[in-house]
Amino acid sequence: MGDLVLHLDNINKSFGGLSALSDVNLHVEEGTTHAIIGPNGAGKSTLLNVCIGRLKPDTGKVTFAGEVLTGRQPHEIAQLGVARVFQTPEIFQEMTLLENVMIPALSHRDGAFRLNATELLSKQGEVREEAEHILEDVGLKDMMMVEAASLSRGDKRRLELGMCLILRPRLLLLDEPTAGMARHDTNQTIELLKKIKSRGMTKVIIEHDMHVVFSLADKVSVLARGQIIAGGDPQSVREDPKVKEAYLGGTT
Ligand SMILES: Nc1ncnc2c1ncn2[C@@H]1O[C@H](COP(=O)(O)OP(=O)(O)OP(=O)(O)O)[C@@H](O)[C@H]1O
Repeated sequence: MGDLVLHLDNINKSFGGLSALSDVNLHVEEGTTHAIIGPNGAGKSTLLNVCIGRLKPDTGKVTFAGEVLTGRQPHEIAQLGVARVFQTPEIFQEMTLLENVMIPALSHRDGAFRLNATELLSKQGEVREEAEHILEDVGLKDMMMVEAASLSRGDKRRLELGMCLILRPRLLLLDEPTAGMARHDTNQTIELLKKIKSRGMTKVIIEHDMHVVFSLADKVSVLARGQIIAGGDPQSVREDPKVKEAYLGGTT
């Protein structure tokens, strides 16, 4: 077993009177893919937002690689090697795919350019080469000079993944990376995420599609009504009566 690298300790988060996360404890092993599943409204997105600093928990803390993330700004968390892919891709629509992948590497992770013109030019060649490699990995190299706006939804999500990968994150958080994709696109994305896995990055993935979960996850945690009700390897979680009940008697 590898080292535990991401810790969520006693996380509570309420919205008004609604408890979205209740005493959540979660520990993720370095280099693994950890899936978080659960019925609609279970608190999965809230959990992810707490990890990346978009939401502050009422109590508890998130630690990654020995650094406390709780209380830090999202850009500071990004600087610690944490990247995330959202359900709705955040890309630069009017730029080419190549430019989209180059920008995160040329700018600081808070989005501001801090290089002077000479530095920018000298770095550009090297970044372009890397961006081309990444576009090849995500299956978009043939379209690298195309404007991002013209991509299909699935391709936009792959592009956003490329924009994350160029930052070489140590932890990648994915919010339903295959939502809205056709089966063929889903399978391509699974293959891509498997490839990334072989590079040793730790991944936390929120996913509804069980085909994706069972293809990718080393460990699964199940959230229901803000609480972790089960966890373990995918097979044991699938057979857990509590999990079946949460889905069948879920809030949907
Ligand atoms: N900003 C907010 N303000 C008020 N309530 C919120 C807010 N964000 C989430 N909630 C509520 O918290 C609960 C958990 O929501 P969350 O989006 O984390 O669940 P989820 O498991 O990601 O659901 P889904 O699978 O539908 O995306 C829900 O009842 C939701 O309505």
